[in-house]
Amino acid sequence: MDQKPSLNLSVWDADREKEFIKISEDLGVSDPISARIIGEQGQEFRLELGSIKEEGTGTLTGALRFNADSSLDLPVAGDWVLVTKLSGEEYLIHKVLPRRSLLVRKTKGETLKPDPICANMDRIFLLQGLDGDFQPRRLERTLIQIWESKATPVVVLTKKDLYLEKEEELREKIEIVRKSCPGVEVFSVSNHRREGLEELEMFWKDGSTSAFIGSSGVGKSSLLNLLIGERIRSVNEVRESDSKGRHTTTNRWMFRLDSGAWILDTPGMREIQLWSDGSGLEETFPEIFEEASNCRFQDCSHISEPDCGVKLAIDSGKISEERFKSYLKLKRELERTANLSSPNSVEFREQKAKWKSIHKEQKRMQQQRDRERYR
Ligand SMILES: Nc1nc2c(ncn2[C@@H]2O[C@H](COP(=O)(O)OP(=O)(O)OP(=O)(O)O)[C@@H](O)[C@H]2O)c(=O)[nH]1
Ligand SMILES: [Zn+2]
Repeated sequence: MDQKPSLNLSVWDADREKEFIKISEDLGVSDPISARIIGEQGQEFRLELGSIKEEGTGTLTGALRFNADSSLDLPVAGDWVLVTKLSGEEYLIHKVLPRRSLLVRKTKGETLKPDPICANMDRIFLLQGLDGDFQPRRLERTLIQIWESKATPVVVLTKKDLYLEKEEELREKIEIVRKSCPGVEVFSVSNHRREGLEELEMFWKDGSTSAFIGSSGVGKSSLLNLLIGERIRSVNEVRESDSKGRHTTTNRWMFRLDSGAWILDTPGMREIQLWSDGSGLEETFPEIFEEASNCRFQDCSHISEPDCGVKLAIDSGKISEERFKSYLKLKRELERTANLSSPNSVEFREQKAKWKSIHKEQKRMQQQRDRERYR
């Protein structure tokens, strides 16, 4: 069968059910319920209860909070969790189920601590404005992190209405971005003129879960408003009033479209601090890794070695000089963080290794599912 398997990093399926049963048994809790984190505000989480599709509010059990090795063990938007009912619509969150994708950045500052942003996203839409926000080099940095998350990146350039009289310039800019994101689909939209939205619609038809990320003011909320057909602000007000009228600043909310797809709106982040072991470099700079196979030395740094395939490709124009510079800069930054001589760098390697082995197992299970499905 040539039909591609649909994305299923987000959905509740038989494997999640199995994991859920296993974790329930391990924890020994009675009446466990599965739920998804659809909103975060401070210590409180908004939940959608798996089986009944109702919403509730969740707080962490003391055990989950105190036994957490790092913030990676605590829930984030998109997570599937095991909860028990307290009373009314209040629930206790006992455990985060294994994740199939996880977007993480490094917390600001010199320490190497992870700051998870969202989990179990099928796609992550990276929005960049065609106004003063425009900076293709910054996309490469975030793409490293998205590729490592295991979600599929999609780039959306916003505010194309600013180029109504300058179509040639617009085309050039889009072309520059395409070259900075090989293997990634690139779209351009105008929220003000409602242009370019139809091309994106295919992404919300499959009941998938996506996140919008990008600088503040790039137009994430405006685009979401168009997609859900109502003002997000008013949606938040409704939600705040049904969580007992408490007025807190909302951090991250997921919104359900009519098609059943979920979209997570995140607060603006201009530049993502890398929490990466460099594995996303290859997907972000595929042309460099491809040419590196022609280098004489396997560990060639493509700087001063003889018979360097990458240098040859730069000389012949096959690899752009700019892209190569950007690659080197990001690689050096990654090497610096990985070498930070703090206990955190040990923690970093451990956490990364843990996440990788979980993902390997997920991938194996996925392949098995696909084999069974398409047999
Ligand atoms: N010209 C133009 N302006 C837009 C477009 N989309 C949004 N804007 C404007 O950009 C500003 C920010 O839009 P938002 O949708 O609030 O941006 P955001 O990404 O949600 O910002 P944060 O919530 O701060 O992360 C507003 O003044 C919008 O009117 C667009 O397509 N074209
Ligand atoms: Zn080389």
